[in-house]
Amino acid sequence: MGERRGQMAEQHGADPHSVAEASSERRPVKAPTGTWATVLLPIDENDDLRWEHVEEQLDHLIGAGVDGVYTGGSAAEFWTQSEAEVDRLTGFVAARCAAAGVPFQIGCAHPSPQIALDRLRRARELGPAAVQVILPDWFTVTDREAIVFLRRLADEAAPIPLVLYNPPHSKRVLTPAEHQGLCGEIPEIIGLKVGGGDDAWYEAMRPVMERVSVFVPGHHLASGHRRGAAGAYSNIACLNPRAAVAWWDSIRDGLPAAMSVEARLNAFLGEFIQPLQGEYCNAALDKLLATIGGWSPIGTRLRWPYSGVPAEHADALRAIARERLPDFTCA
Ligand SMILES: N[C@@H](CC=O)C(=O)O
Repeated sequence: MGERRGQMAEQHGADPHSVAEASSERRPVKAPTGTWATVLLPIDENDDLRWEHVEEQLDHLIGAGVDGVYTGGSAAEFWTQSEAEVDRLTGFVAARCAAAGVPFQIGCAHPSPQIALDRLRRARELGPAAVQVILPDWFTVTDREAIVFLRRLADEAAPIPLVLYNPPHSKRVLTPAEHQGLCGEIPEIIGLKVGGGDDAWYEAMRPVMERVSVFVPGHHLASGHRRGAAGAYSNIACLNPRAAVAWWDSIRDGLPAAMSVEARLNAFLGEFIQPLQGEYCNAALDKLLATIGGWSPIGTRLRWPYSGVPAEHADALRAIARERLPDFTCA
């Protein structure tokens, strides 16, 4: 496995320099950009979905002017959703977004490739801008298996393109060369949703970014966009969708203030949110951000067996955020 992993770029002739030169005009016209917002799962004490709060949340996201809305990310606890819930949620999001003219993507992620394929077949019928998929997540897939998997998904989704979601906690985290190889093999991939990295990572990702939209975490959007990232599936939109949109406008307009907003966001996250990472998963922290932002009654609960941050802790952090991030908190 060690030998087969990491060879995708060489195997498939993806020399970084030749791809960079050849691909500059290949980024698809409809490739996503900007600030995209997840639909979070508001749940009650029995772990049942509060549909009225989903509706309210979606109205708020659409009203905030986000560049797009998506379902089925980690923050949406995709692995906990029953197939009936997936269908009701995605049908609802598709109908509302289509009526409002807001692009939407549907997350078909699931650790089981069979369930993911089934979700993708149903998602296709809803006409999303793209479907988001992860690599199978129990046994690590080889390069060949990743291609076999994505080839089938691309064929079944056609003409809907794919976004590959490869966060740092994936079973297999792809290197820039591996992303390049996969995107070369599966041209239906129009976007990547990844954890980002340092200057060397952005440099290595350059040929990939010329070819597809690379989305990085929301709190790195200003510095990421400077180095070629196209947007974010944004945790900052969890905190406050309207403020995240305004921030993206300033990033896109190249305003120097955008970088100081990023510094303020990261100072707050570094001091108060990231230290919680040992105890809570990222989905819990995204729900915490939404509760701090206070723009919709989503709540901090996560579905069994994961822990959400206690509501009192969110209240305490909201008071701090009002001082440190007044532009990202509601009165
Ligand atoms: N990783 C997140 C991004 C939003 O916070 C997701 O679940 O999509």
